[in-house]
Amino acid sequence: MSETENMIVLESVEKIYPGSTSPAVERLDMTVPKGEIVMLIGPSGCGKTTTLKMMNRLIEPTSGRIILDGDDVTDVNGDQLRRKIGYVIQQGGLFPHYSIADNIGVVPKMLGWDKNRVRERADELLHLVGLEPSTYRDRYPRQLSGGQQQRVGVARALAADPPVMLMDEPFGAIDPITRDRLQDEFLELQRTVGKTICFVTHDLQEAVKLGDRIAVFATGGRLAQYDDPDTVLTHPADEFVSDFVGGGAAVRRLSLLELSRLELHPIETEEKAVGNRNGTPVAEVDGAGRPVAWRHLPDRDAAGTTLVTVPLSGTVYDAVDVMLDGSASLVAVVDDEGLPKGVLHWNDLVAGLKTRERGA
Ligand SMILES: Nc1ncnc2c1ncn2[C@@H]1O[C@H](COP(=O)(O)OP(=O)(O)OP(=O)(O)O)[C@@H](O)[C@H]1O
Repeated sequence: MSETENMIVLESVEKIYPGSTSPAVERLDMTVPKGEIVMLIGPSGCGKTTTLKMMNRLIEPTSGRIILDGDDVTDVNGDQLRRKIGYVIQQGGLFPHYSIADNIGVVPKMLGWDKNRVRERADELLHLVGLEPSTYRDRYPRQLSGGQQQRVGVARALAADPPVMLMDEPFGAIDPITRDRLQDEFLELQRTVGKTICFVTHDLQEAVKLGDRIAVFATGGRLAQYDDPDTVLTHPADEFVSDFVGGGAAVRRLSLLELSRLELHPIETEEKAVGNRNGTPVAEVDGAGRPVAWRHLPDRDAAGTTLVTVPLSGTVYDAVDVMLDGSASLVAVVDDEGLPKGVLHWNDLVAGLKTRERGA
């Protein structure tokens, strides 16, 4: 592997389909850093799939250059290129007459791996995506649920351990509950495999949940904005993105913002708080140091205020949920051991949430 930081670079890539006068994708410049998940989103027909398929040259660009891990792959053999790039479509796009193991083994076989190695790899991957190999390896796709087929699709794309995965609405045809679970599993899997992933979706919530970055395409194949999810929601680049993101963006942002990224207000525990009962809330703690009740609140009756807690690993949305549920106007934020790290007030939501740098 070369030492570039970017896995995929598109340079002025354009696609004009035969017989069409206007581009499906218009002079696109886009860089995908290694190990990141980039979500491609936008209204129907704006060129998301065309862009994705140009990355593995299932669709040939009309002009422009495609750089993969530092190498210009615009003109290399497309079949060979695609062996280095995993590809997942709705419900996995499995071959119906191949067993699950044979579906997963397609690319390894093409690469000339021996039978045993292909079989071992299929079992290893089934295990990785949460399907028991002895139960599933000899089944056929129709004998699996949509969610299971989807997992096999991901396993197949990972078979030859490609550095890049392209995913075209992989969870599109799946019910919302299974979809949510598959998204969580997908993020967990990505923590293990660390691939560079481009992922087409119609669902803004999905883009925000999964993406390190979001590419918002506008009608006519124009890249309207390419930013991290928080920036897309809070600072839409233009009117198109603003309309696309739509109402409710401020609320959606709450489910994005991790409490660990906020400047929280200080909290004291009762032993430490002697003589300091002015501006800082003081909590009574149990034997392990975990807050159990309010002892002193600067601006209200501590005894009449329920102490509710939320983990630091949660989001502002979780904190709001806990406050509403407990009819509390503030929440104690606690770490993995339940020890207090700070306080978030209801008023902070209105006054503006102050964030700090990641890891600071
Ligand atoms: N093979 C083709 N020949 C001609 N035009 C095409 C072809 N494939 C796509 N197009 C056109 O190119 C444009 C972009 O299509 P594309 O499938 O990339 O959009 P998309 O954003 O993925 O859409 P959707 O969200 O509906 O899947 C559309 O106007 C489409 O009609």
